[in-house]
Parts: sequence; C-alpha cells; structure tokens
Amino acid sequence: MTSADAWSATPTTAVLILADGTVIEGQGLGATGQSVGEVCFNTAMTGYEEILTDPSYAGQIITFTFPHIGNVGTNEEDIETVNMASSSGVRGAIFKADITDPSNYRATKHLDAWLKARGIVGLCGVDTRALTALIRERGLANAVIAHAPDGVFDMDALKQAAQAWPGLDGMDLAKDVTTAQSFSWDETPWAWGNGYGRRERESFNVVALDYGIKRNILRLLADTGCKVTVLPATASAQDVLSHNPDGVFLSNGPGDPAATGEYAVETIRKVVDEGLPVFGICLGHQMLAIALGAKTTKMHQGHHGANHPVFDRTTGKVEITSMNHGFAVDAQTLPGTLEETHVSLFDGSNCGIRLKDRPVFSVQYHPEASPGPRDSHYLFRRFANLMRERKGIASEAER
Ligand SMILES: NC(=O)CC[C@H](N)C(=O)O
Repeated sequence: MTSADAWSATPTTAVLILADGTVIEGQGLGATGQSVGEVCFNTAMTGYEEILTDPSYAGQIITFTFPHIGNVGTNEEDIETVNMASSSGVRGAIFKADITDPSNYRATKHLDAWLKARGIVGLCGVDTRALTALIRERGLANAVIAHAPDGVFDMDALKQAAQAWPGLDGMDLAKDVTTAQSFSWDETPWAWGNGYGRRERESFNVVALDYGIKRNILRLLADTGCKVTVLPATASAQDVLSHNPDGVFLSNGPGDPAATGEYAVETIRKVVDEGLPVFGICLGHQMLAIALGAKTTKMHQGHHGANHPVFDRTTGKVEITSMNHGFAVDAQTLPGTLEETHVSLFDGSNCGIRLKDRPVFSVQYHPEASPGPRDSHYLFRRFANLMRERKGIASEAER
C-alpha cells in the first residue's frame, strides 16, 4: 500500500508503527530500511550527537522532545561510543523539524548524512509532543521505524515485526556493545581529545568493566588521575584482579540488568569481597545492586534527559543530572548492608547506593554527563578519594 497523501505537499517517506498498531507518519532522514526497538523520549535540549552515540541506547528508538535537532551538525569529538567496532547502538531517531544546514565551526557533517553513514533510520515532521504524551500515558512501547523514499510501506508486516520483537525486558545487550579486547585508555588515539586527562598522573590503577562505556567516563577517570584498563563485560574476577587494580569501575550499558547479570554479577561480587573501591554508573549501578542482593524493575516511561534533579541524602544537596535509563533498582529490595544515598526528585526512584562497610558506591544517573550538567563530576573525585584512603594517601576536596 502507499501512504503518500496526494493532498500533502510533503509526502510520507517514513513511518513509526507501534506494536499496538498506532501509525505515525512523517518524512525520512538518515538511513533507509527498517529497524525495531523500544521508543523512548529524551528531553535534553543539547547534545544530540552524544545521545545518539551512547551505547546504552542499543535497542531503543529515541524521540527528541527538543524541536530543533541537528542545527550544529556533527563532529568526531562528540562521539561517546568507545567500541567503534560495535554496530548495535541506537535503532532510530525521531525529530519534530527537518534538519537545517549546520551552523557551527565544529561541524564536519550534516546530521542527515551522519545518520545515513551510521545506518540510523530517522523520521521527522512528527508531532513529538503527542508521541511523548502517548509514551507517558501508555509506557515505553515496542515499535518499528521505517524509511522508504518511494513512500511504499507494508504496514501489516511492519506491525507484525513490532509485535514479534521480544522487547528490552530480559534482553542482554551489553555483550553486543562491549569491547572484544582489553585496552588501555591512555593508548587510544582519542584519549587526549577534549582537554581532559592532561593532569599529572597519580598511580591509580583502575580496571573499567565495559558494558557499553562512554568516552567521557574514561576522560574523567583519566582527569582524576587514573590509568584505566578497559576489560570486556565478560571478564572474570580473576581477569580483573590480575591487573592489580586500586579500584574497579562498572560502566553504563544497554538492556535489562537482570539479564546481564549472569556473567557480570559473579565478577562484581568477588571484586567487592576483595575490599577494592568500586564505582558504578547506571547499568553498573543496577548490576552492583543485583550482585549485592537487590532487585531491578522495568520503569513505566524511563528517565532520559539532562535536567533530572537528584537529592543526595548523605549531604542534603540537590544536583541536576543527566539520565538515561529504563530500568531502576527497587529500593524496597535493598538489603541491610546497603544504604540508599540518592533519590530522584521527579518520582522518588532510587538513584544511588553505597555499601555501609566497604568502599563501594554507585549512581543511577550519568555523572559524566556528555550531554548534561557537570554537577555530579565530584563523584569521580569521591572514587579517587576511596582509592587514596586505601593507599594511605590524604584525601582531596570532592567539590
Ligand atoms: N545508561 C544505562 O546504563 C542504562 C541502563 C539500563 N540499560 C537501563 O535502561 O536502565
């Protein structure tokens, strides 16, 4: 069937079809073809390139609520993906307005061409407010996004594909985006890119477990004085300990933490038992919680944006954070050994934990931002202080 409307000046060349049969029509951008995933919405007003290259979005189609996306083009420095060999990132992108020509001195490519080159299907000319309202009402939805320049779509087949997709619940995607080989961050060509990491090194030897790690995490760890060795998600505790780390970092990543737990949980548990300082972000936070006896749940609409207020129970301070998660740690299931340190001021959901008797802590949000505010960068310094403490070195100011 053709859905191009003879009365419309802009014929339909791309569609989004939700598993319940809802059809949203617009104009295609980026790659042609079709892709299946969970539709979420991100409320950030800046940083679309960093969002689109965050490996945690694997299996998801992002609706940008900010209407003008693409105005500053794209460049090589704002890519957050570290494992460039991984192809399984974001599944699609939805914008309100068509993409204008870039107007920024850093731009090297138009977002449309960039999406095409990365195989990301795009849809624009859509009422993103209505789509966001729909997701808020009905919850995160499985869907197919399709782009066909001739405007010909097999709607039934697309709907069936959306219905047949099992969804993120129970899906392990960290194994798809993690690095195949361990590597040292210092030796990667982009490590020194953005002015981070130039600080004189202290001798912190940090192992980062890569479940879908972002570049800015590595930059900030380096900036805090860490020499970072990145290991694949499936690394055993023995692998981790063979590097003789001063601390272990658990990264963000895509998919359902409960499904990722199989190989990661045992490693995390053993590392914690060793008494090593541990710092986890997002998926790393969720898996740390699972490893220590708590449970995670799927959220109704998730948190994706750059202005989420979080309350730090330990200091009484509020920080504005960057978030990207569709699962959350159920605070009701935290064992007595764990303390809830941070909560979301939007919905009260858990945003941070720490072990009462060990140097182990994690947060649900993204202190590395990229994009987003820098309020939470202090957590990297907190991690460094835990390592200093263990080595008998005096702590430095967190903020
Ligand atoms: N950014 C992340 O690490 C996301 C964690 C997990 N995949 C979630 O959606 O909750």
